[in-house]
Amino acid sequence: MTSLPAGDRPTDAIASAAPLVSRTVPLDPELGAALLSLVPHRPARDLCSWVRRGEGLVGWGRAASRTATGPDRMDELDAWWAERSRTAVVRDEVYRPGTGPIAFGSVSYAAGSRAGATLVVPEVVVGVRGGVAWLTTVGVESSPAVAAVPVTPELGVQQPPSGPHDVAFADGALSPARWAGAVAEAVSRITSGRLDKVVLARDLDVTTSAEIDVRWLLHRLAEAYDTTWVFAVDGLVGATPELLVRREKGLVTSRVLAGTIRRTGDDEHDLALAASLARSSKDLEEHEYAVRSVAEALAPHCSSMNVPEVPFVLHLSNVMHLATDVAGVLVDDASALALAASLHPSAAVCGTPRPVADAVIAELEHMDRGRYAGPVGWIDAAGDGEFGIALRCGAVSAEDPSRIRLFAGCGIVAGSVPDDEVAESSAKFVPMRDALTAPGPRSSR
Ligand SMILES: C=C(O[C@@H]1C=C(C(=O)O)C=C[C@H]1O)C(=O)O
Repeated sequence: MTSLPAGDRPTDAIASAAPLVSRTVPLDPELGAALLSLVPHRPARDLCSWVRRGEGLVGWGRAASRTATGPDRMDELDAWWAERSRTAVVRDEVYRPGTGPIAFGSVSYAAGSRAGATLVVPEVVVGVRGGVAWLTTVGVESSPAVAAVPVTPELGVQQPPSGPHDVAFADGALSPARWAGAVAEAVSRITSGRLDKVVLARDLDVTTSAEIDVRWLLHRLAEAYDTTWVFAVDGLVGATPELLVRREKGLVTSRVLAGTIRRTGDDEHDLALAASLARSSKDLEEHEYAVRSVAEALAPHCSSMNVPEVPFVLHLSNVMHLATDVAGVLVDDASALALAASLHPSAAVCGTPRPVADAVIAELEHMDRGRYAGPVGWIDAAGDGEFGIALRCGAVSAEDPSRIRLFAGCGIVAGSVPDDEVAESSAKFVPMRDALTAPGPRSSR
């Protein structure tokens, strides 16, 4: 089942016939250190990012892209990328995970969502890893606009992006009070034994006075949340602390989060809260479901898995989470995207048992999650890559790029209190709310 929005058709048509041509050259590490500042102004849909602590990948332009919908959307994209990788003409002077041609991807949470799944192959990618920096340019061989070996562009630090003005937040599908009612309904279904856990989300509609410069959001998120992966793919922008899967040279890792407590800003008090989170039976139970769902999904692809029995507490600026890093040795040739497909949706964003939780989500949330809570990340021609879960994020409207829709959700178990969950979801909106409103050092205001 494939449906291609009009804008994606030309590149897809070329894509099925003509090989990608890519060239990777080393880059001055000093330039690489300014990774996000190298990104030029482009429409939201043509900017890509996957950056953590100043390292990672940024890209812009579209050499090719592919969109798919329906339950097999990730398999379709995986097959498309495998074929594009197989036929690509690659000149790579750096050769490490993330060099050569890469695709950034973003996938709808629900199989039936109109948002579908998209892979974007940028024309230009800059990567930094372990202090080594590189530049990849990609063209399509038969495109008259691109030379057979793409021209390496001049890179430089760009004019600082400017922040949005006249930012207004409005309730999305449900007001906080109605959403609290949905949480109460979910708790009663859990206590009556119909399911163990369900993750319920809510949304906010944000309007601004002009086209949102995604680079502004990326800078602000990277400054405030340096332990997260700051991402942008096809207009979806955010800072996720949760790594669904990393595949690198035969090793598979995943960072599972579930169980949350809000920070107060008082470090001593926060440490006491972290200790109480680590002992909270409600949060430990919620966490256990999420870890089990990831370990079970990875098991068929892995040998010698390491699943720690006790979670650690991950500190972010706004919240703290119970976290577990799962690792395994890959025994088949499943790509990063195929692994993401077998993990999605984990109990961290869906619930347990999965089909019941999914039905409850569809019934009680009253919204399409779009690509929130779906896999987001990148994949290289060897199938290595990283996919996070798209959390703490917003989707810039394709029709009106001055608007963005924000999402946040919470795991609901038997012990959940609706008003506490409203407060937790508000805390999870903070990264995007602040990025949209608080002036930063680069502010032009
Ligand atoms: C659903 C979200 O976060 C998920 C739910 C969590 C929880 O309920 O404790 C914690 C981390 C994430 O796995 C979100 O941020 O929107």
